[in-house]
Amino acid sequence: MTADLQQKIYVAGHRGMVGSAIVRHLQAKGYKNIISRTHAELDLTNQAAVKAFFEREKPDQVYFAAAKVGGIHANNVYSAEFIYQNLMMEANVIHQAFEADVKRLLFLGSSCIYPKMAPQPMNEDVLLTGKLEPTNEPYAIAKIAGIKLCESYNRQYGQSHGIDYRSVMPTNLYGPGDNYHPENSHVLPALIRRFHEAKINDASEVVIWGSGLPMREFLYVDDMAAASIFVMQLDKNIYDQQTSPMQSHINVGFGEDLTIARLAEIIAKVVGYRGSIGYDSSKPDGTPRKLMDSGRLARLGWQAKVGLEDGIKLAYADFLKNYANI
Ligand SMILES: NC(=O)C1=CN([C@@H]2O[C@H](COP(=O)(O)OP(=O)(O)OC[C@H]3O[C@@H](n4cnc5c(N)ncnc54)[C@H](OP(=O)(O)O)[C@@H]3O)[C@@H](O)[C@H]2O)C=CC1
Ligand SMILES: C[C@H]1O[C@H](OP(=O)(O)OP(=O)(O)OC[C@H]2O[C@@H](n3cnc4c(=O)[nH]c(N)nc43)[C@H](O)[C@@H]2O)[C@@H](O)[C@@H](O)C1=O
Repeated sequence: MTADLQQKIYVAGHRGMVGSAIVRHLQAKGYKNIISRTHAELDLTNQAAVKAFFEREKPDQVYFAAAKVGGIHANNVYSAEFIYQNLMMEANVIHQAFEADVKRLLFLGSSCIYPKMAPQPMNEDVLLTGKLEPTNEPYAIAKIAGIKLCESYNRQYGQSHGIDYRSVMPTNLYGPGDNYHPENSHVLPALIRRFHEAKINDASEVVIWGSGLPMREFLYVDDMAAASIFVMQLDKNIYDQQTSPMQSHINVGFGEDLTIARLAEIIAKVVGYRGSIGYDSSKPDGTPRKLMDSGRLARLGWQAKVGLEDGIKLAYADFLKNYANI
């Protein structure tokens, strides 16, 4: 697709970690007509409000980075909110985008769509081949519905209306603008905060949830934003060569994973915490491993740039600047 810098682009979730990075990257590329609404201005679970917004604004493209998001604890405890809000946002945004003749939409899913015991690394084909991880099954079901909404609109209306709605599945993300809530955040920001507070308070031990044995893959948010724009702008013929109408999503990973115990050691080093690390086995481990096979994206010509330790240094600098006093 040629880069028409006047295209009207709606970034849903522009104040979130990923949405704000997508806006930064689009602006750096020279896009002039980016539109956004805060959650307070437009509740995406509200069908009438979303309909009115799309009818009025008629964007050319949508980056769909709004969602109810959280770590293992939040997903487990607020399961109704995670399934209801995500399903509603997806149905409203994707359908109303179609009604408003939006030609291009990029939906952000998650690696948790894949079965808990999927063979590693997980390629796109393992979707719907086994049981999901219980701690995030409701969120995963909603994310699978988002992929299937995009595919179904493409299948029924792609040719007649010239629409092309794509999906990317990010691995665990981190970076500037992350959520540092002590319970509801993901592991990487949670540990940045916990190790920082332990350092400040001279604590002798930091306790990590679970066994420390689960493995996770982490991608820096600017890489995710770059990958999102890359996939959105891919020529349709090239995209279609790597995907199929009922299996159209693309994994976005870093390519390597590590144990939570090793992650904790790296964060402790970056933060400068020198005490010991303990484990709370009463907390859930979740999926034992979820390394993405990002070969499809690599074949299309994209790969991550920011290494884990460098990325954690950047995230910690952002934490010190913007959140250290929360
Ligand atoms: N962070 C991660 O590790 C991963 C994220 N993803 C996916 O990437 C995408 C972006 O995630 P991330 O940036 O981390 O999430 P954030 O929580 O940082 O941002 C989500 C954004 O969505 C907005 N939002 C939530 N509910 C509504 C609503 N009802 N109406 C309007 N806006 C709403 C939020 O606004 P407000 O805060 O005001 O509610 C916020 O701006 C999501 O689809 C997520 O599922 C996938 C894999 C991993
Ligand atoms: C992105 C992804 O995020 C979630 O899945 P998750 O990968 O399990 O996410 P997490 O980052 O919360 O945990 C990763 C691992 O780390 C361990 N862990 C240790 N100590 C802390 C800690 O202090 N906080 C948290 N949150 N986890 C901790 C924790 O016990 C687990 O073993 C989903 O809900 C899912 O919906 C999703 O898409």
